[in-house]
Amino acid sequence: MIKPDGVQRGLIGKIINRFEERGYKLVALKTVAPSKEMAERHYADLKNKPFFPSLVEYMSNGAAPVVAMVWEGSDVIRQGRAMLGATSPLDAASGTLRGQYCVSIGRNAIHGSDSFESAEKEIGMWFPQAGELISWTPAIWNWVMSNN
Ligand SMILES: Nc1ncnc2c1ncn2[C@@H]1O[C@H](COP(=O)(O)OP(=O)(O)OP(=O)(O)O)[C@@H](O)[C@H]1O
Repeated sequence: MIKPDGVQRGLIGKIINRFEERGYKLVALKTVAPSKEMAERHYADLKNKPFFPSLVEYMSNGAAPVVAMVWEGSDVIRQGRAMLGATSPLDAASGTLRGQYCVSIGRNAIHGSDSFESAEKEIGMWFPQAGELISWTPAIWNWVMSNN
């Protein structure tokens, strides 16, 4: 998910491009203006953290939407997190998205699911309707993936 600061800063294309160029497949994409309830649900595991109220406010105040995406491909959850870089951009390796574009933990531009279980939960939350995920085969797929 591209968070409101990433959207405001015009980073949507750059972030999508990084995943496309790596060889991942985009199977769902939409802008969403999260309600307070959606933001609370998305970050429910952080509800006891001191920054939780400001995180929820920032995600849901309507200053910018988020871009929810589902990417598919080999090891995409772990590789996607690596491409994002450390949660705190000051710890993020240069060359990662956060290491290249961000300097503040509260404005780290992107969220990535951290496990298969959280990906399943988050996909269900942001893409609840049947048919929102599209199964398709890029024409270049055989040049990205080998069946050997
Ligand atoms: N100390 C903090 N101060 C302010 N915001 C924070 C802090 N720690 C985390 N956050 C915010 O909460 C989000 C979720 O924190 P979490 O620990 O789950 O990290 P993450 O899994 O790398 O991030 P995300 O879930 O957004 O991908 C962070 O991306 C960041 O925006």
